[in-house]
Amino acid sequence: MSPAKMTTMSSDTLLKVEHLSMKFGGLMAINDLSFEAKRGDITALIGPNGAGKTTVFNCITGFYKPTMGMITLNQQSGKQYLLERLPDFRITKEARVARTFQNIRLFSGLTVLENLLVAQHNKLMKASGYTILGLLNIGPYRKEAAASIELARFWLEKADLISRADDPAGDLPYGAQRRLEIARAMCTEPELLCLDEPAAGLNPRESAALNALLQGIRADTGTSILLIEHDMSVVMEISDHVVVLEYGQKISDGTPGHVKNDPRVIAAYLGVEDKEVEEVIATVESLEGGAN
Ligand SMILES: Nc1ncnc2c1ncn2[C@@H]1O[C@H](COP(=O)(O)OP(=O)(O)OP(=O)(O)O)[C@@H](O)[C@H]1O
Repeated sequence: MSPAKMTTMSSDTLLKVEHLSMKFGGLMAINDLSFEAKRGDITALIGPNGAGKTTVFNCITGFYKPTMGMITLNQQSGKQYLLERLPDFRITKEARVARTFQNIRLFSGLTVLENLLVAQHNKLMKASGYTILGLLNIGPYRKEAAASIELARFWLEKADLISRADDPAGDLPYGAQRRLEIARAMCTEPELLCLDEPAAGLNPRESAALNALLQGIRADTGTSILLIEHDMSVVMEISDHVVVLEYGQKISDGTPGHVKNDPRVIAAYLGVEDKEVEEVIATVESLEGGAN
């Protein structure tokens, strides 16, 4: 079967992960994981340290080839891709999946605007026809270069960074660098934006600016977001859907309100042993009973 194929899938499902497993030697980092992300939603992937969240991201974005399982991306156009069969550059370019990493990866010596233009390198090179004449402002390159600057400025406005456009990216405060990374990813016009702990290390004001940017992306472009995040205030405020992992397996899946009250999630975050989970469930149920 080719990586671009048609399967039966609800048109509002953007990403379908089915029976995903990833083994590193004797360690089962992901064990038979299935979940869906709906088009236009912010879906959060949460769980304690080492639960397997980044490994899931690495499988979706082609950094790892899963041991087993299927990852289907259903584009707005109806075109489908089996991501586990594609090399990472095709996942970015054709399936239109963009990602950011836990650690910031900007070109710190380039300006803020230049960072966003570098992200559009592929389409600029295509417009140049890969020739010197093309690069000398002749033909479609000129038009594409103007459009790239316009798109970059659009995302700088959205990320509240337009006043810093000509400053070196490395001079920005930490929270602004995080927003710049997201703006850079948006310049590739993705269908799915994967963010690995975007709120890590942010102060409350920076966290609020991040929330506003992500909610703006959802409202203005309908781009679907898959988010790994430890900061529960961010997860609970902006997510439409939360998937909870523990030891590579899904332990809860639903709305923020649902997972927040799920005894298994509470037990996982409290770090109790398996045999204590039932006690936690009983306690939560008795508290709920008392509140009714
Ligand atoms: N390349 C690798 N080789 C061997 N083991 C790995 C590799 N990548 C991840 N692991 C292991 O897989 C498990 C899941 O790791 P992963 O980084 O996906 O967890 P996580 O939920 O993202 O954790 P954190 O919240 O701390 O970032 C861990 O036990 C980790 O040590």
